[in-house]
Amino acid sequence: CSTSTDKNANKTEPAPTPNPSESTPTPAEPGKVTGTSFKNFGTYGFDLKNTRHVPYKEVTAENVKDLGMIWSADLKALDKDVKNGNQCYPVVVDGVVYITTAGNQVFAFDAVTGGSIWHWKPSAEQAANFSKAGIIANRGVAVGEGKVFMLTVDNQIVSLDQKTGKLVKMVPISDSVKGVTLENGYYETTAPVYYKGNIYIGSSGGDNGIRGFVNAYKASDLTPAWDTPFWTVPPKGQDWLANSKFQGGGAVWNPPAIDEETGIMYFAVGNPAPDFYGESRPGDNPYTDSVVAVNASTGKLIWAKQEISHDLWDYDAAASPMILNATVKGKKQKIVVQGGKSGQWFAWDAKTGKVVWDGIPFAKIDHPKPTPEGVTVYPGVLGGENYAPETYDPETNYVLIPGIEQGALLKSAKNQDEASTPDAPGAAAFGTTTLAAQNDVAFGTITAMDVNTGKKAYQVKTKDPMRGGFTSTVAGLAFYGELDGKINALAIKSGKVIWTFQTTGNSVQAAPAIFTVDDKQYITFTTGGIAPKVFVFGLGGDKTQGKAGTAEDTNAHQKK
Ligand SMILES: O=C(O)c1cc(C(=O)O)c2c(n1)C(=O)C(=O)c1cc(C(=O)O)[nH]c1-2
Repeated sequence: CSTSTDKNANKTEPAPTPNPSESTPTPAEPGKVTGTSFKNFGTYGFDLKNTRHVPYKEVTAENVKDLGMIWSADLKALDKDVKNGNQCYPVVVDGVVYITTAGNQVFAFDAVTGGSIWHWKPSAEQAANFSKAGIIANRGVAVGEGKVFMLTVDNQIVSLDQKTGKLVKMVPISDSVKGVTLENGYYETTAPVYYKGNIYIGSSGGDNGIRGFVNAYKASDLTPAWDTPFWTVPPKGQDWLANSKFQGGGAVWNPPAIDEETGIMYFAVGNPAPDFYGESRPGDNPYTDSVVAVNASTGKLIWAKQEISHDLWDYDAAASPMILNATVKGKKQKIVVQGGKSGQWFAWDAKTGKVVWDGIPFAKIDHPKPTPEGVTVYPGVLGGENYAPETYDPETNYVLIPGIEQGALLKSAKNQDEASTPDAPGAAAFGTTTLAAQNDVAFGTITAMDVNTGKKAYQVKTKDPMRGGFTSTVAGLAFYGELDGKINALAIKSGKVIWTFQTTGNSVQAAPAIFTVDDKQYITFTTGGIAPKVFVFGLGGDKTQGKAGTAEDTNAHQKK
């Protein structure tokens, strides 16, 4: 895929060497769980609204300096087939931390000791196929009905016994949604979500020209729960796809948000395909680059709002939407918010989709039309906000937005690709990208968006692009990691970093889960890059394991 060069560069792995001596799956050893009372981080976004805001307050601005490492685990040391580039958002249920890896291994650790409860990995034969997908990252599990659910790179839904890790079922998505295969350009990186007996999934592959969908499966037997999937773009040959060689894109590659009071589910839809060349897909290209609301029990459309019409820049609505009860223009309102790769932040009335805040910029924005010679656009290929989730702090009424600042050179490459690509789904999108000039060094931002006024309360710079996102606490702290392996606590009101810990991992590309066991508060992060690890922090933990950075250093480099 011609768009893959930059954003996939550090994620492509050499094909794993099949090892005939490996059994499939790894036999699981049921382990022992420490503690008796648990407060969970039971789903991707903490709650189904994806607020990532936890009610745990043992760790405060005053005592955060006493946070230290309780345990860590080096995932590659535990299994040599663990791949680089972990993007797992940990899920923690009843004292067990569930971690996935790039390449679809699953680890269950005792949350207090780090002891192994169980471990599952795909067969070498299955994993050998994964390199066919440009990205083999995985963003975590869903837990429900005594099972742990994961989506694999090669488009299977896996359910594992929550206690033992034994495989309960592995079902190809193509059994229920025809053509959802690696060969056709589909792959899975997203975490599924469990709600009321169902598992909700989307898929990746928008840049490969797949036809995007969302579907629901019964958690009990993984059979479809809706009459039909919700398709994000029309079938090939219809509507705006009449002239296109491709299925149209519109992948849903991050978890949905679900409002349990109304039963409405919201998801973010990615870019249309071909990416940077739009002549063959006239019009607005609904529902690409959109947030869509459907009835969670039927999959029927309620409303859809587009952030970018007729996208020529790969500006997916990528990060999961978040549902908030916030003060807006002086009144309480239930809204859905989303920050797009376009560098703009949106809010809509949750019920009606009526616009509340319409594309407030949080990154540098310049969207010229791509030409064969190339134009520099802002944001670049990773967008202003990629998959990293926001968090909402009701105390300040701020949404924290994890930002990325860097341009890209986009070329529309009609002739080259028209000549070379076969007339099939799964063929490359038209166009090429390179990062913009070398002096265009990428950095990140943290924007506190005041939901009441639609204005930035503050924006602080971070040394590296913000790739992981935030998790906040009722004590007014937001925890996040950086690409150098540092993890930080931000005082939400002031925007000041008040605690920094340099882990021995690198490249934090996910946000932490925060939970309690026997009333003690723990914070767990994964690190990715070439050092996929898991860290668990708590008050009184070891402060000597990482060192290096201090909050002063972090604030200083963030001001530059
Ligand atoms: O359209 C898609 O299907 C799709 C999928 C993914 C993915 O699954 O990770 C990414 C993107 N697009 C994308 O545009 C993008 O910038 C991106 C970055 C990453 C990453 O793992 O860092 N994935 C993806």
